[in-house]
Amino acid sequence: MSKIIVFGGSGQLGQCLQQVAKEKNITEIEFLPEEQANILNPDILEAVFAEYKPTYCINCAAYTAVDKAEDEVDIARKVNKDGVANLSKLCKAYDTTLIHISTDFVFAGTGNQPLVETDEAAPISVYGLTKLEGEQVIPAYTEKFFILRTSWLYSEYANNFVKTMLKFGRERDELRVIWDQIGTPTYAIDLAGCILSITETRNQNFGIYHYSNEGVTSWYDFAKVIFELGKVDVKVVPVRTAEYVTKATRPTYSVMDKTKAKTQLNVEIPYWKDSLQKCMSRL
Ligand SMILES: NC(=O)C1=CN([C@@H]2O[C@H](COP(=O)(O)OP(=O)(O)OC[C@H]3O[C@@H](n4cnc5c(N)ncnc54)[C@H](OP(=O)(O)O)[C@@H]3O)[C@@H](O)[C@H]2O)C=CC1
Ligand SMILES: Cc1cn([C@H]2C[C@H](O)[C@@H](COP(=O)(O)OP(=O)(O)O[C@H]3O[C@@H](C)C(=O)[C@@H](O)[C@H]3O)O2)c(=O)[nH]c1=O
Repeated sequence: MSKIIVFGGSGQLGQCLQQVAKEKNITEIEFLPEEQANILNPDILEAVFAEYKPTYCINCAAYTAVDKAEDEVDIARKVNKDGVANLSKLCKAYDTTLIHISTDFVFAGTGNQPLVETDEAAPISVYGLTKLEGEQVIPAYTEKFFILRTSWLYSEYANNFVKTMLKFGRERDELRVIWDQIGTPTYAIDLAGCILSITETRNQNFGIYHYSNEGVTSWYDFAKVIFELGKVDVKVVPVRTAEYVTKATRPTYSVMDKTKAKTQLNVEIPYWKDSLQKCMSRL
């Protein structure tokens, strides 16, 4: 049986992986929280790899505070680039396959056609830039890797847009939500299923993949459906990006084409509203 280690094991995706591993009865898997395995500490990482000699290393650890990253470039880069380099070196040394998670925010988002894996990445935020640097450092050290770029992750765990909307929707009379940023939400449970199917099938089609749910929406439409399904009665005002000021700039259009994942990883991808319904029924 494959031995799997998961870094960032207590974050949103880490917790989803715990749930899906349990459902699939995958037991040879270790979830390592930051306190136990900081990816910036090479000595601890070496000890972890020496102990488990893993077949797979799943990296869910990341600096994900998009706005805060604009003021904390050094720490964002350390975690999203240097930490990934540390893991990549050890994956090579222990013949471990690395499954790393990246983001739609590596793209500028100025186009209007679904993005494929070979499209030019040109980040417009510190978070996006440091995540791209993390992607680029992997092949410098190891060949056996999967990089899964995903977008707009949500789940019943940790902090995410769905939970923020439900909280604000219950507390406030009115919310302003951006309607001119277009993308696709992803239920982190679905992504966790995709990741574990790579390990279960021992897929060897290494490389970069796009993985989100199916379909296309805006943050505004996403919010409207969240309130509809959650039966929350709140006024939602559609606003343009220019009217909702944030520290970091986000892509205007970051819909990803998932043809490669569907054909090379053999995964079936649920429609975003179906997955949202599933998540909401569990919240
Ligand atoms: N959330 C989203 O909308 C999206 C996320 N992604 C990517 O998906 C992946 C998973 O994201 P998600 O689970 O949502 O993010 P979370 O922020 O929920 O989880 C990230 C985890 O990484 C941990 N971490 C931070 N620094 C370190 C470190 N130095 N060593 C070890 N662990 C560390 C955090 O711990 P602590 O909380 O204690 O700091 C946290 O538990 C990330 O790579 C992210 O970039 C991609 C697209 C969308
Ligand atoms: C809370 C809120 C957000 N927004 C907008 C701001 C932003 O453009 C969008 C989402 O805001 P959030 O801050 O929740 O999410 P954000 O941190 O921008 O989400 C991103 O996280 C990183 C980690 C990723 O990799 C991306 O794929 C993406 O999911 O919604 C509103 O318009 N109204 C609101 O009340």
